[in-house]
Amino acid sequence: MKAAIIGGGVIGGGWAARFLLNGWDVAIFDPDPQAERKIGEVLANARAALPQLSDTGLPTEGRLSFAGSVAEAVTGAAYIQESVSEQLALKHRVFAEIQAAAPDVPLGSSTSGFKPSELQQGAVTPGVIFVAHPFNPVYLLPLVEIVPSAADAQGFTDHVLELLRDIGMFPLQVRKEIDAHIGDRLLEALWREALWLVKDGIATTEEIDDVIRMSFGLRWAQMGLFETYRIAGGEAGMKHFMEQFGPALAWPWTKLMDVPEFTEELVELIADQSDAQSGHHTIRDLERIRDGNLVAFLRALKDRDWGAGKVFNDHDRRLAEQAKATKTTSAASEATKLVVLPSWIDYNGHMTESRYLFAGSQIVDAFLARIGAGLDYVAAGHSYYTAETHIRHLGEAKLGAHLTGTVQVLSHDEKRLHIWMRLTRDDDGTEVATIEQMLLHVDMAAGRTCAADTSVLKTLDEIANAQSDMPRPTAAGRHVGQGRDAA
Ligand SMILES: NC(=O)C1=CN([C@@H]2O[C@H](COP(=O)(O)OP(=O)(O)OC[C@H]3O[C@@H](n4cnc5c(N)ncnc54)[C@H](O)[C@@H]3O)[C@@H](O)[C@H]2O)C=CC1
Ligand SMILES: C[N+](C)(C)CC(=O)CC(=O)[O-]
Repeated sequence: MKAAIIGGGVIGGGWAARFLLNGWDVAIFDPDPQAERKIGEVLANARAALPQLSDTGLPTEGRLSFAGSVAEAVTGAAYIQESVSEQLALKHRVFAEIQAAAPDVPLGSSTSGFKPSELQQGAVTPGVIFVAHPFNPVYLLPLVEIVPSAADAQGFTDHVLELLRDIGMFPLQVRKEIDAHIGDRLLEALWREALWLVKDGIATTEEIDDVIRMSFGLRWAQMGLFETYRIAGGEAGMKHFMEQFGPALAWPWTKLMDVPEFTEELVELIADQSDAQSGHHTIRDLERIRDGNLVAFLRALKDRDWGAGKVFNDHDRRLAEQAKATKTTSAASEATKLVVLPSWIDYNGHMTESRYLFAGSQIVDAFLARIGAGLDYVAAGHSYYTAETHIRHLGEAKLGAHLTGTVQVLSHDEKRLHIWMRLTRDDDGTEVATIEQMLLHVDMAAGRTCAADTSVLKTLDEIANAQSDMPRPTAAGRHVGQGRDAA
């Protein structure tokens, strides 16, 4: 499926990464000559972070293309996400261009503040335009606020919600349109107070950040506001909490709706303090630090199947179901598909050696099922046991890599099965390992070898015949320590 991303800045780049890493093809249009470089850098960060949160393996990455026009980007797209700068007139112009080429395709806007009824003004097909407001980094944070206008059909909204869940997001349908939706209303209140605190010389930017990250920021990340305050009410609960702290809202703690004037002096003050606090890092470095911390938090929440962690587990479950649904086709073919998961990675940053053997078992199990010696056969009392294995480690496989395992039958008789497995990387076809194995057919109750069923042997004969013109691997039978030229 194809998604079109119109506007490839901070947010458009994040959307592109989320769709691509979830298997969608993505076409981007952005007139900025630097867009391709910037998106490449965001994508590199996303590729390093998102696969660390998948315990089933993400789908094969989609294809990325840069279009020369809006029309080219949106043609053939099943979903369009607009992420141009936050100016209503610009968004209207862009919607007109999009809908001249793709009038009926769902068109989400990343707008932080505009209402859908404002976005839809003058549109050719207003009903397909809605707010899909994400949070930065879009490829890691699950929330996307979906704000349809009152006129939108719920069936259409349901389709959009489902589509966004499929790329691992947590789409929250906002009940009524409102300026700045829900998340930014809350963030603006905090941002306003923080600006006052800096302007009035009460705190520096760093001190404010310390207050948040050493206290309530940690609470919010896992329980939000109301659940946290319920606990703060003690055994007496939420009512008691409100009675105790409600009156404080009327005390002069906050500047309420007053916004400090953005004078040059205030902007300089904040920019200087921010430079002193974080100027020794590049933006990409800061993004990597942020992503690493987010991945660590999210993994902890995943282990507890809680909050945002549960969204990642739900996504794993969805992907596992989809993989099961497509397995029927792969069982019939000779290839076994594998994805390198976070738990497979060692201190060298690549697939650890024990996982090569594990990959071999997966490939063999699929092969045995294919020749009729799968779990039903085992349940009836017979099985193939591994007698000897020789693994050659030929290439690296990194986190998230998609691998294909194939089997070549070297020889077989009634009791013995000698096979040669190849493990290759899907991205460039590199052979990462060969696994040579001798298996013996056993009567499990008797604990000794015996002849395999005739139907199994017949299928093995057919496969061996079909493979008869495959050259025997020169490294078959190679022993450890043998010189390279012997392979
Ligand atoms: N930066 C943030 O934290 C968040 C921003 N948003 C929203 O996302 C949208 C984009 O914001 P950012 O990515 O931060 O801005 P940005 O300035 O990083 O990116 C905007 C991009 O739009 C491109 N653009 C301008 N005119 C265009 C046109 N006619 N066609 C295609 N591309 C065009 C620009 O070249 C630029 O690359 C805004 O609506 C903003 O409110 C939403 C959530 C968070
Ligand atoms: C600053 N902002 C209003 C653009 C922020 C957002 O819209 C959401 C976010 O990622 O914080």
